[in-house]
Amino acid sequence: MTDLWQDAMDHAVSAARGAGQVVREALLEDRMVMVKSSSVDLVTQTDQKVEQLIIQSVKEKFPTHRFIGEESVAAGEPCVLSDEPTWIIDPIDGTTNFVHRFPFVAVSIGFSVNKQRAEPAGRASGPGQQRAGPAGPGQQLSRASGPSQRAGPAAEPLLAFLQVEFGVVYSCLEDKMFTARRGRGSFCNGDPLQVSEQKAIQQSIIATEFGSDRDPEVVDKIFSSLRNILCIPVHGIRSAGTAAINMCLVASGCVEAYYEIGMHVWDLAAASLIVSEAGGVLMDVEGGPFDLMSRRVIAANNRTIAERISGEIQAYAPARDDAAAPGADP
Ligand SMILES: O=P([O-])([O-])O[C@@H]1[C@H](O)[C@H](O)[C@@H](O)[C@H](O)[C@H]1O
Ligand SMILES: [Mg+2]
Ligand SMILES: [Mg+2]
Repeated sequence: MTDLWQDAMDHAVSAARGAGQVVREALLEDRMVMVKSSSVDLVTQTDQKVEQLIIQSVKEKFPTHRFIGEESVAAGEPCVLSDEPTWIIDPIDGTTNFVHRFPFVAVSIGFSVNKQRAEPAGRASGPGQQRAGPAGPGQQLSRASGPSQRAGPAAEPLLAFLQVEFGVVYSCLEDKMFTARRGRGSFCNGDPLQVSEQKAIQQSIIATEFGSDRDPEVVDKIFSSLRNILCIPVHGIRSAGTAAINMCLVASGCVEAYYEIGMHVWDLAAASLIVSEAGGVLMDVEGGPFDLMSRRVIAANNRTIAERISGEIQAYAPARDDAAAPGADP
């Protein structure tokens, strides 16, 4: 079968690498910091420049494609997923890190197409197959497989209807290129990724973020959730300062789960596929199906841990990313 989107994915990898170079160079210079929704929601000229560089390069090669870019949306562009090929871009995930030179910053590029025909992400490829690679024999996966690596009975269907065809997250200061193609596995610098096999939440590390909402009621909920989870007890809590890198840590098996309320579709799109293609699960914070536009996620190594976390979270619902879009999903 013709691989329609490999060209686009190759372009995304090269655009992310180029963007990472611009980010690294900008870290050596003074950064002018501006604010968006609040005094702790930061943006710099580098965010804007990198997003434009990526969008321009895509437009030259794929003139009919659409975009959801963090800084374009901030400037008033719509945030709509449709059947059309759509590039979902976070030019700098971890802008606060970037501003402070805290060394975790990512460029995130997801690509969505055929929204209406998206299949349940848990669809399996066939019975009795198992994945080769670092997970070792016996590690069953919940995702369909590419020719050589994956396979998998649908041991545990993912709780998501993923709409993402490929995802690229470039952790530019670590020089780690995370990639995933729908049904073909996840990779870091070309090496296959596999989520942790840990089943006990008491022996897990959980990642989360505090976001940029400083409404005391929201902060109380964040701390209440954190307290509940810490007191399970878990081995530890971590924050990389970027949603995309937190999720790539789940895909890499370094942390068992990541949850957050308040991030956006551009933080999640690419990394959600990287998690699911590494064998992980995605879930809404209240245990329902993951929804890219809902600004809520649990990304975990397995369903048991995801469900346990969802039972501890004090949920709330920020305005959806597609709230203002005409014809947006309810
Ligand atoms: O603004 P940005 O740096 O691209 O993205 C933010 C980061 O991913 C942060 O870790 C998360 O807590 C926020 O919710 C995101 O908005
Ligand atoms: Mg971001
Ligand atoms: Mg950003």
